Amino acid sequence: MFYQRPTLSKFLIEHLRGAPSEQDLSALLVDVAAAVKTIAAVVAKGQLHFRGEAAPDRATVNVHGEVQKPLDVLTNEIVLRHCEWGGLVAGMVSEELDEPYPIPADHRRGRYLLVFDPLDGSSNIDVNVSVGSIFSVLRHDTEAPPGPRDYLQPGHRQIAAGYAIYGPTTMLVLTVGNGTHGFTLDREIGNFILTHPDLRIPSETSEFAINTSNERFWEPPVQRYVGECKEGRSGIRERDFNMRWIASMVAEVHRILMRGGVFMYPRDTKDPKKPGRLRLLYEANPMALLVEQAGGRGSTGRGPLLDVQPESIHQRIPVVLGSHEEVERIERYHREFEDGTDRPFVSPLFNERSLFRPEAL
Ligand SMILES: O=P(O)(O)OC[C@H]1O[C@](O)(COP(=O)(O)O)[C@@H](O)[C@@H]1O
Repeated sequence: MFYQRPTLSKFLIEHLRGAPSEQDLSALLVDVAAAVKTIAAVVAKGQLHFRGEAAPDRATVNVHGEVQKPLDVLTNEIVLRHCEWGGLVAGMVSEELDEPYPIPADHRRGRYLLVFDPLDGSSNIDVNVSVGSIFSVLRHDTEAPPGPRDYLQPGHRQIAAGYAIYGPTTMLVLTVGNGTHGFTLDREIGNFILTHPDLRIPSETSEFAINTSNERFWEPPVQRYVGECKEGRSGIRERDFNMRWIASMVAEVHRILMRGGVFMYPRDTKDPKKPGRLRLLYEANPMALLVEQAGGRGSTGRGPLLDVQPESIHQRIPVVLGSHEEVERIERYHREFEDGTDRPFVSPLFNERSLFRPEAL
């Protein structure tokens, strides 16, 4: 019976019972879940929410120079308002804000830092494709208000991470360090119900996700991996692969958690100063923790994502996530490329081994 399945609150109480120092974490995650329910309602209304006001008239530009849609701004406000009041967080970093958000002086400060992307994949909103919110929780164990440097903690120091996906159903997928668990929003009773306990990613896969329009800018190890997948059963992988690209990282990672696969947003050699598109603190790290807690692997292509020491709050990073053996293979291809022992892959695009070796940059 559905009522025998735990709600999110019951799950958190049970899973954090042995960690008295983290009792506030349950309360914070319940606040995050309340923000997610509000965002789910707003996203589901779409343009109805704006009573016919044309989105482009109200679009602004965020810290990254990207167009902020009204929903980006609104969902950012929703997370801030739900999480600032409870005395649980010491500060917040959002994709939509240039600087960390300080807790207002009339609110108590807590011991956690919340970093989040309130509406990932928001360019998909106009075409009614799944979008999501991503968040990560770090510790802040001092009384002093946090400065930007306090947020620069490697991903393995996250004490909780998760995402919400606003699709045909709204789901919250969460880890507090003991597995990755999926909850489905039951709109009739207003609760998240544990529907996908202990998700496990198959270690091998025959599905990959990458934006192939950037193929000419990928580094050779990525060209080699994808090239070999595309060769199918007549190539060295001896099996056919399938490709998916939704352009919504949350939806992509959700698919991988459900049935395996690899997601890549690799380094782009057209601009060596821009190491990838996705943000380390509030996109790559939480997703890497969720994937690793489900038995997968999160990598930059060259090593574990969760070991990267962040240098700035909005830092970008190359991302390779998913089935363990496939991610390890991609890391091996990077090593072999760097020590010159890689198998030449002749790209049908260029009909030569590669245009991009680091020394050419
Ligand atoms: O448009 P591209 O290059 O395919 O990029 C898609 C990627 O950008 C993202 O949408 C992130 O971009 P936003 O931060 O603008 O939402 C990811 O969710 C997705 O994987």
